[in-house]
Amino acid sequence: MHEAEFDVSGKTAIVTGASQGIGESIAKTLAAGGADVAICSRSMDRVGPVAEEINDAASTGDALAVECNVRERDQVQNLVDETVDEFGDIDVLVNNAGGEFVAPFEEISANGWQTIVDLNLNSTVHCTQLAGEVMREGDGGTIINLSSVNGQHAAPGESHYGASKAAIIRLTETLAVEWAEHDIRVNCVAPGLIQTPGVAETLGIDSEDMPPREQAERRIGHPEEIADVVQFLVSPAASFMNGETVTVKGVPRAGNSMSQDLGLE
Ligand SMILES: CCCCCCC/C=C/C(=O)SCCNC(=O)CCNC(=O)[C@H](O)C(C)(C)COP(=O)(O)OP(=O)(O)OC[C@H]1O[C@@H](n2cnc3c(N)ncnc32)[C@H](O)[C@@H]1OP(=O)(O)O
Ligand SMILES: NC(=O)C1=CN([C@@H]2O[C@H](COP(=O)(O)OP(=O)(O)OC[C@H]3O[C@@H](n4cnc5c(N)ncnc54)[C@H](OP(=O)(O)O)[C@@H]3O)[C@@H](O)[C@H]2O)C=CC1
Repeated sequence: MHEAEFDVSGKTAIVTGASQGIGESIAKTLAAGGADVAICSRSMDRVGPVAEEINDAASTGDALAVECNVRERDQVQNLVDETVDEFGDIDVLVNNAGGEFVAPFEEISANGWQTIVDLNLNSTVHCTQLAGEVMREGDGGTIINLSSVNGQHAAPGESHYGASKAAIIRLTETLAVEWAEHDIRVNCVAPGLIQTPGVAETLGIDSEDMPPREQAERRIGHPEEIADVVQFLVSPAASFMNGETVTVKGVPRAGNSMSQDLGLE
């Protein structure tokens, strides 16, 4: 008999942008599975309590909170160094920190464009190069990048965000090829609309009564529905997956369903 291998215990994972939303859920899920997690955000006041909650829970891995703006390469180097000092190695990197504002292309200033590309794409480059160095010098590892369905399909008001998230998909594919010789798998998750504080702030969507995960009908997603897929991709169960982008968006519909739902097209 073959038993599926979803175990992540004993691994050390960095999860960026873990003070709330999808990143917080990924960190808690991996820790509940027995992984040690180094979690960051731009504010210790925001990410510290998430680490405390993990450390206070019974039978989880340990958590280390680090203040780090992933747009700043020297701060990312500090995140990597603190993680290695605390846990000895890095097995997993989850490039989750990201964000956007919605604006027509012609209204995005040079600085506005740079801000979103730095936040989504260049931060992923910094974290992947610096944590990847530790993985390549060690026993390899696995990297999960957060793209978006808007990196796969066009959506009005999302030119900067879509371009940065599309680039992450191609970066994932390229690194999977380049770093296979170092036993590093690189995969990507492209979420549909997920209820998080960031979505509430940016898009004004706030579901007080979230439909349950059992509901197959069209609905907004729970952060845990992304975290569970990330745990699968990190685990040995996904050992033959490399360079893939897994779309996680509930029931499919033709066109860019999210922007239709939001009345943007
Ligand atoms: C079709 C829709 C489908 C829905 C898709 C849903 C996909 C979900 C995607 C997500 O990522 S959800 C989670 C998102 N979370 C967030 O986005 C967090 C909220 N946003 C922010 O915190 C900030 O907006 C930011 C993106 C992090 C930028 O903040 P920062 O403080 O670094 O930048 P600023 O100094 O404020 O601005 C820099 C630059 O950008 C211009 N800008 C900012 N907002 C807008 C705007 N709404 N419209 C046009 N331009 C904007 C700002 O003016 C600055 O440029 P300059 O003025 O200096 O030229
Ligand atoms: N929610 C959705 O519908 C979708 C989300 N995604 C992607 O999933 C990821 C998570 O999204 P979501 O949970 O909704 O986002 P949220 O805005 O709710 O959370 C973002 C997290 O990232 C942190 N963060 C933001 N900027 C930085 C930075 N420069 N350095 C370090 N940390 C930072 C924030 O912490 P702090 O403010 O404390 O620094 C926070 O913990 C993003 O990459 C997003 O693009 C993709 C598709 C859909």
